[in-house]
Order: sequence, then C-alpha cells, then structure tokens
Amino acid sequence: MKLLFKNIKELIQVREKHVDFLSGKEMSILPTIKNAFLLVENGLISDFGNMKDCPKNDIKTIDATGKMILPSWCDSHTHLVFAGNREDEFVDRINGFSYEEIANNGGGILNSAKKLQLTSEEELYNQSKVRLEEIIQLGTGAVEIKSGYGLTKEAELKMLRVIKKLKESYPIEIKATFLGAHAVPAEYKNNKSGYLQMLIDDILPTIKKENLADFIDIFCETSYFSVEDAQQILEAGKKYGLTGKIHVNQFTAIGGIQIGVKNQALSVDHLEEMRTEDINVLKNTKTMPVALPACSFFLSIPYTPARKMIDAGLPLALATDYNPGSSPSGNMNFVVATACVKMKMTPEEAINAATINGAYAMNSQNKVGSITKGKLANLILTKEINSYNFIPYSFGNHKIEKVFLKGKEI
Ligand SMILES: N=CN[C@@H](CCC(=O)O)C(=O)O
Ligand SMILES: [Zn+2]
Repeated sequence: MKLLFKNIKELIQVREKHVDFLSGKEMSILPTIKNAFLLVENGLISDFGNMKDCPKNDIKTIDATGKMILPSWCDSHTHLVFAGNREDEFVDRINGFSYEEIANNGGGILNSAKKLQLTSEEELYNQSKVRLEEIIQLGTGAVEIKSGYGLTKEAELKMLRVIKKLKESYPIEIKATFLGAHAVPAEYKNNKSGYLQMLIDDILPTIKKENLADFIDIFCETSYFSVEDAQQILEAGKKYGLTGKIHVNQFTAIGGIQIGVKNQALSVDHLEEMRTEDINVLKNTKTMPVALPACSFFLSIPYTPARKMIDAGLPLALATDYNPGSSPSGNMNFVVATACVKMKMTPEEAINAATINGAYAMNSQNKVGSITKGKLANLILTKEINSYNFIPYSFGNHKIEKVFLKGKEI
C-alpha cells in the first residue's frame, strides 16, 4: 500500500538523520522542506523531498496545495483512563477552594479512585476509548497512559488491562505506566509504607507476568509521597524492568528531580516550582523534563519556567496531563499554543517539544516524532495556513484538516 502527498506547502520537522532529543538552542531549529512530497509505504514514511524529485508513478495521491504536514503530536503524559468526571470540584475551585483543600475533603485523586473502583472494566474501556478517539482527531499519534486511579490491586490492574486493550484495538502508539503510588488510599491512611509494600510485592509481579506496563511513576509531593518513597518505587520498578517517570515539583520542590536523575528516570514531569539546583541537576543527563501547561492553566498555578530551562541548555517536552482533576483536556494543540503564549516558547521550540522530545519521553523516538524514513506515517495534514506559526497562533481553533495513523486516514 502506497500513498503519496504532493505539493505540500511545507513539510515540517524533517530529520534526515535520527535524533534522540533536542536540547537548549537546538530546540529553536525546526527543519522543513517547502513545496515537498511525502511517500508512505506499508504504514511507514518511505521517502520525501522537494517536488522536483516527486515520484511520477501511478500512486494513490493527496494534493496538499496550500497545506502543511507535520508528524503527529506525541503526548507523553496522560491519565486518560478514568471513570466519571470532577466538574463539581472545578466549580468548588471557582468558589475559592484550593486543589489541596478539595483533596483533603475527600475530593481529588481519591474521589476518582472511588468512582473507578465501582466501574466495570468494560464500562471503563468504553469511557476511555471516547477520549482516545477524541485525541486522535486532535492530532495525537502517540500517547502514554497511566494507572493511578485504582489504588487497590484489583482496580490498578483493571486500569492497566484497559490500557492494554486500547493498545490492541487502536492504531495509535500507546505506552502504559504503573502509577499505583499516586495517592495513599483511605484504608492505608496511617500505613503508607504498607501501601508501598503492597504495590511492590502484590501488584508488580502481576504487571510483569501480564506485561501490563512499560514505566513506573510516583507522585513525589508534600502530603503524597516523599523522596524516600520515590527511591523505593523506582528501585522496585527497575527490578521488574520498568523505567521510571516521576511527578515532581508540582506544588513544592522537595528533591524529587534529584531522585529521578539519580535513578536514570526517563522523564521528570510537571516542574511548576523549579529552583536553580533543580535546573542544574538536569544538565547533561538523559532525563527529559516535561511541562504540562494545560494543568497550570486549569489550576491557575505557575507555568514551568521553560525559558530559564531551555536557555540553561536543557531539553523540554510538552504533554497534556489529560486527567479529570487538573487537566480535563487532551488537546495538544492547546498545549502548544499555551506554551508559546504563557511560557514564551517559540513555535519552533514548542513543536519540537511536542513531537520529537515528547517521543523520547515515552521511549518511542525510534518510531514517531519526526519525518524520518522508516518511522510510522503518523501525520497531521493542516488546513490551508500561511505559516506554521499559525498552529499555536490559532489557539482554541485548531488548523488540522486530516490525521493519518500508519498511513491511513482516521
Ligand atoms: N499531580 C498528580 N496527578 C495528576 C492530577 C490528579 C488529579 O487531580 O486527579 C496530575 O498529574 O496533575
Ligand atoms: Zn499527571
């Protein structure tokens, strides 16, 4: 099966040679080819270049005159498997209650866990697939999904099995993360170490046996889990072949980034509260910092200091954090726009952060994230636009005409 795109106004994020991720000044360069063609064969990118070299054979062709093509968004941080919603808490926050106060009153993560525990696996799948289909239409071609709204063995495994079924049923790239250490459930209120031990001794072996996760995560935050807890979880994950990814520095900076780097975490995510030492410890490491501007927007908390971090030479990825509490949106177009408007990232930096760096943050950089021969043809075809700056400029009104996964229009 071949598919040819011709007369592409601009082919964006073209990487002839493989790159793992981009850091510092590299992030300001977004290579493109104007007046381009792109050839897809058997779901993979097989060739691209200037129109003067376009193949002339009889191939199924899409004329992209006036339109642009870029690799699909890579959303490396979501919690899109959840039951019900928390719009009441949203209203409570409008009325002056803080995220912390709501959580302390039985809302927050524990509220979602209660709902999820009472939801069947089939119903959870049905609710979650709607969200997955929605983000595919919004241009996402690779997504990481976490557990963490189960908080019992049964419910955590239910979440991970739903993620596995989504992966088997949809052409989008999916990675799964075990986030049992998302909050301490009420039954373990005075026995956090007992809860961690249950996650490690009881759940991890089943995850391994059924191959239910790629990564392990923990919410390292005041009133949730400490740096010592994070060390314990990351170490246990390693024993079961799970690479670490941590929620850190969302509300307080307590040394979570240092623990992540020490344990070769693939990513450290949130980063709304960054001290100089937190930026410094990330330099020259393979740990990707991930910013979640939709969460900052929704909770009205600080934005990750992207300028400071990129100017210090760090890489940065952007993700949605799609979840019912702090970011009930999986729209990467909004994330890219918000990163430009609120974090002062340039369109080039934001697009790099949402494609190649996002792919790295879920260890999918060999398959997605750039226009490179041999990568999956997971693509966004834009509407007619003047320049790629239009993508973040037209916030809340995305410029996507069609999306393709493995070369097929969805
Ligand atoms: N911060 C921790 N976890 C989620 C939010 C959880 C919730 O409020 O349901 C996040 O990444 O923002
Ligand atoms: Zn999260």
